[in-house]
Amino acid sequence: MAPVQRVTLIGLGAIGASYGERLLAAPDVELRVLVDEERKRRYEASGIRVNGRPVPFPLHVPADRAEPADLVLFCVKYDDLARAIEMVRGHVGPRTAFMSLLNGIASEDDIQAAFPHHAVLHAISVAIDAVRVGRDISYSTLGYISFGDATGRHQDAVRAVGQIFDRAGIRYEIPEDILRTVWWKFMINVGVNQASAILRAPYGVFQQSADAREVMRLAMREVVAIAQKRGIALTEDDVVGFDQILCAMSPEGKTSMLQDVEAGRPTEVEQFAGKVIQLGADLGVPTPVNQLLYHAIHALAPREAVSSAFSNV
Ligand SMILES: NC(=O)C1=CN([C@@H]2O[C@H](COP(=O)(O)OP(=O)(O)OC[C@H]3O[C@@H](n4cnc5c(N)ncnc54)[C@H](OP(=O)(O)O)[C@@H]3O)[C@@H](O)[C@H]2O)C=CC1
Ligand SMILES: CC(C)(CO)C(=O)C(=O)O
Repeated sequence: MAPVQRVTLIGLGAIGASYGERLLAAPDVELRVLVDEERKRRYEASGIRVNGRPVPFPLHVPADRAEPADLVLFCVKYDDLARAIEMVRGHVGPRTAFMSLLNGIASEDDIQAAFPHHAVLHAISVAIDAVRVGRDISYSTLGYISFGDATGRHQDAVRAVGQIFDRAGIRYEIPEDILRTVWWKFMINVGVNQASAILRAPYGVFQQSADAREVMRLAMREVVAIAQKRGIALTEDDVVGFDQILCAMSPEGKTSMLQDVEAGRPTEVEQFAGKVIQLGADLGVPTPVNQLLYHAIHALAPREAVSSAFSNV
């Protein structure tokens, strides 16, 4: 794959704007942020700030003519992925590679199904503490992106993306077994995102309270049991080892799921507890902790949604 120059990013939220700002400032990178007409109007009216500074993100709508992207970077929430995939088709050429920074274990398969002949790299972002309030995004650490090619056929794309991250000053690692890494992150999200949502707890609470950490770990252990059944080598050491990352997070920082709950937005619970329950049922692994979290988090949905669901019973 030739050097990555044209990057199309879709999803200018906590994650997308934080990494997008770096890509925009990088030498020899042409960043295009793809939005629909409604978002374009809204973003132009409000502006977008990262750590308090206005950032002039170049906004493109699908109707604009665009040269094919070398890399498409998805940064939306899972519920918006199908629409984002359709919107991005006009930016895809024969050599476009894809990367998704979504949490969960499903987005790469969805992208690959939509673009079966393209390189779809697996990726996770680790230890970033980005928070979004409206169009204000702030972070104290960008952490790092762990990415790789699960097929063994796209090492050239891995190298090209590494080079663009070098130019943008985005820290990254390329682990030997990216699928294990993706499952490790899934384990973390199932634990800390969901526990933080029901406890309404920023990272500081988990740093101080062994009880909060235990709520998180009980949920993580169900992922470990499922992963082991699928031949993915997660262990109790991974559960306990997360403490080291947790300790380095800003005490006021919040998981993306807690941010969603506080902002009254839909959560990604179907991608976390929902997925664990489904996989547990398929593989004969009990998942009582995630069943409880699933219902508790759904009960946190905006009140109108809960009462209308109740009136439909
Ligand atoms: N926040 C965090 O610290 C972390 C988040 N993640 C994961 O990253 C993913 C994104 O999370 P996060 O950044 O927090 O989410 P946000 O809600 O902050 O950002 C997602 C953005 O996508 C935009 N969007 C949705 N649909 C479209 C569309 N069709 N076209 C263009 N833009 C669209 C939304 O726009 P609008 O606001 O205008 O509706 C929103 O701003 C999730 O899977 C999350 O789990 C991973 C690691 C850490
Ligand atoms: C790991 C964590 C909790 C922060 O990077 C995350 O992925 C999220 O907030 O969704």
